[in-house]
Amino acid sequence: MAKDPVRVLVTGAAGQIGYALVPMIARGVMLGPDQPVILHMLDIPPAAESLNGVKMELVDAAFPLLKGVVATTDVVEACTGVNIAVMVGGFPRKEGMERKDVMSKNVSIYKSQASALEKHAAANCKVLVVANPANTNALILKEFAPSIPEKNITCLTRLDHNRALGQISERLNVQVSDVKNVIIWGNHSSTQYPDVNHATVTIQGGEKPVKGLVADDEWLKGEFITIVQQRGAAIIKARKLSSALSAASAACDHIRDWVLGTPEGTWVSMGVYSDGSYDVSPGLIYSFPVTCCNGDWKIVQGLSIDEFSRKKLDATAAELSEEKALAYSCLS
Ligand SMILES: NC(=O)c1ccc[n+]([C@@H]2O[C@H](COP(=O)([O-])OP(=O)(O)OC[C@H]3O[C@@H](n4cnc5c(N)ncnc54)[C@H](O)[C@@H]3O)[C@@H](O)[C@H]2O)c1
Ligand SMILES: O=C(O)C[C@H](O)C(=O)O
Repeated sequence: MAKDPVRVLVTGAAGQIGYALVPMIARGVMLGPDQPVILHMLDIPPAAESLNGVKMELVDAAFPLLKGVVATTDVVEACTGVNIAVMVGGFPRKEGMERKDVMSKNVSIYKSQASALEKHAAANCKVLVVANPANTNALILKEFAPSIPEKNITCLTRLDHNRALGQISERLNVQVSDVKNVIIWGNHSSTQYPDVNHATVTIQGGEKPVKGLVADDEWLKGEFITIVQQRGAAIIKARKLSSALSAASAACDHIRDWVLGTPEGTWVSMGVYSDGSYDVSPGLIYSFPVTCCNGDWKIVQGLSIDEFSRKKLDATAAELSEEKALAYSCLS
């Protein structure tokens, strides 16, 4: 029997990531090839005409899984009945703007969209925040939507996770699909800690530690970390625009694994509400290694953390605490 359609909200759908993301969702990349979808696309009034153009293209693409499109600038209409919300909409940093100015605009957007989601989304709606500052926007959304379970509010660090897989695969000249269990700890920012201490590569039928195969601790503790931390900036420098196709693809990976589960023996990185695991202060949205099963994520427990890693985990947590304080000062 055909499945009922799932309603997926994409905010900022007229933007760059939105334009890459909506066809992926309509093709089944996010929820699987047998899952019909109804797309809800939200943008702001100045982008309404462009949003309508995206809707026209979705119709023209005749996606068999796409059972409807809502394209609107009305946040209530956009949020009504949605099962999944991918929050890409936000205010980009412009020339001459201070960090606090951008933070102030974005946290107030996330505060008001939190209320709309809380009141109008389907029960058990899963939320993924992509827009920067992603962890702090997600935290504000969580704080102002208290009736949405905290487990349902996450942010995107899967792009950083995939970037780390990509770097290891290039360095070792192996298929990216044979590399697994890297970890992104902390903030989706340049303080994030890409950690390969537990990562493996499948080689000649067995799983071998990445550390041993790379056999260059200086590179793993130096250049590798910097490349992953700075990859977003490198894309902006090269394209004069921030990453879009890789961000859209990572958003699909994040939701797909959350809903459909991670493969046995594999974890992924997700920004989730910290419960004190690995001595990260509770009350932050922090990226951890997680496994997913039956629509729920669980932080992987018991991984050893050496002194080098401990410092990195703490530094990115400290930045998130500062961002949290700044966000609250913007809202007060
Ligand atoms: N977490 C990640 O891995 C990651 C990766 C890449 C980009 N990003 C972030 O994703 C966000 C979007 O990137 P983009 O390149 O698509 O930007 P973009 O400027 O092309 O698109 C953003 C869209 O959001 C819309 N928007 C603004 N305010 C809105 C509101 N209140 N409600 C709904 N829509 C609104 C804009 O009109 C625009 O169409 C940025 O914040 C970017 O920094 C995050
Ligand atoms: O938009 C940015 O600042 C960069 C983006 O978050 C990325 O990681 O590519």
